[in-house]
Amino acid sequence: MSAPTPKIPATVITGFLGAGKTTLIRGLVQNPGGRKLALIINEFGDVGVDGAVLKGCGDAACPEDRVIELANGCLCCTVADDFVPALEMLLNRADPPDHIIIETSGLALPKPLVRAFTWPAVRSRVTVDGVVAVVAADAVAEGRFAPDAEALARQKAAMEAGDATVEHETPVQEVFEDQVLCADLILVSKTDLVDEAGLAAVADTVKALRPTAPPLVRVAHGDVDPNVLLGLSAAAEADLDARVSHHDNEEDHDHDDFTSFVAELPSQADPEALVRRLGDVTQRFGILRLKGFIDVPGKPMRLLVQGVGPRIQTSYDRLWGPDEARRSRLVVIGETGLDRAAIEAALAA
Ligand SMILES: Nc1nc2c(ncn2[C@@H]2O[C@H](COP(=O)(O)OP(=O)(O)OP(=O)(O)O)[C@@H](O)[C@H]2O)c(=O)[nH]1
Repeated sequence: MSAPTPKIPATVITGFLGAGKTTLIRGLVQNPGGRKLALIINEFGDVGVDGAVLKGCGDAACPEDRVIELANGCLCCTVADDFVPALEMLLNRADPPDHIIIETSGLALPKPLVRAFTWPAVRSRVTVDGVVAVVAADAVAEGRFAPDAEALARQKAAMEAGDATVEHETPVQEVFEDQVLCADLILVSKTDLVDEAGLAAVADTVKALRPTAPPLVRVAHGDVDPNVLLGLSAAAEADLDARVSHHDNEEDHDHDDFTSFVAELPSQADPEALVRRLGDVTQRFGILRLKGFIDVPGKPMRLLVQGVGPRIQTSYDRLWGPDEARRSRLVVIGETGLDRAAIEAALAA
């Protein structure tokens, strides 16, 4: 009898909006430690920023045809329709990958996605090598996910009374916490943006949430040793009960707490003025994430815009194609209640 084919390892990379997941994966693709990688990328809106950042950066380790973009919806909610077929497509290739990297959207809950690996269609062929939560040092140190002390005390009492679920807090905290609580490894990103005291505050926040937290690994600009992230052999799909979630008692969860839309802008002659306006609009309307491409008249390349909270960054990413419409479009993500019309007017001003 022949030995069973070994399962292909898959790593789920989770982390809140703008934490640095795509940057990390770009680092892995450029330095995969000899592995043939494949990527499944999930993000909001159909502007395809993450796919654009990743495609073309990988050469031999991860050619474009091994990058699958699932642009709409949230992977954790479209497991049957989108995720499992994408996974099967990669597994059925004549040259299957050595390792599959899955980037969830910043609002995805990792646990339902890990549960998909128990499905009959995939469980004999692939295993979750590890769930990696990317946690942005600056955002945590600035208190964007800080739990309030009273809620923590209630949670502790509930857990001591045998209630395995945790208290509902703000939507942003809930998502952040679900991601940290599901992780086999926590990657503290953007360490260049904080000092040692900030890093200590990040560690304290994580430990307060999860006293027996897995190792915290620091990273800046996605520069990470692939052997630290890949090869954890966690088999997370066999260990779901140990991963506490805010949504454990729900049949289905929804994403009613958040909203996103694509805003179409006119061409922008002055990128610096645009950055100032985007910073202002972000603050004024409480936007969590902004990203997309902008046409700057006279420039042959398109301008990539990345906004995470108050930080707006721009860079020229590639030439516009000869037949490509030079559209300026930004994905806008925030908590439900964002005033779309007012934001669009302010962006277009
Ligand atoms: N200074 C600094 N900026 C970083 C670092 N890592 C990522 N960024 C920037 O943060 C922004 C968001 O990074 P991404 O890698 O796109 O984050 P993400 O988690 O994939 O974002 P979503 O998919 O939208 O949730 C970009 O402008 C990155 O250049 C880092 O280590 N240091």
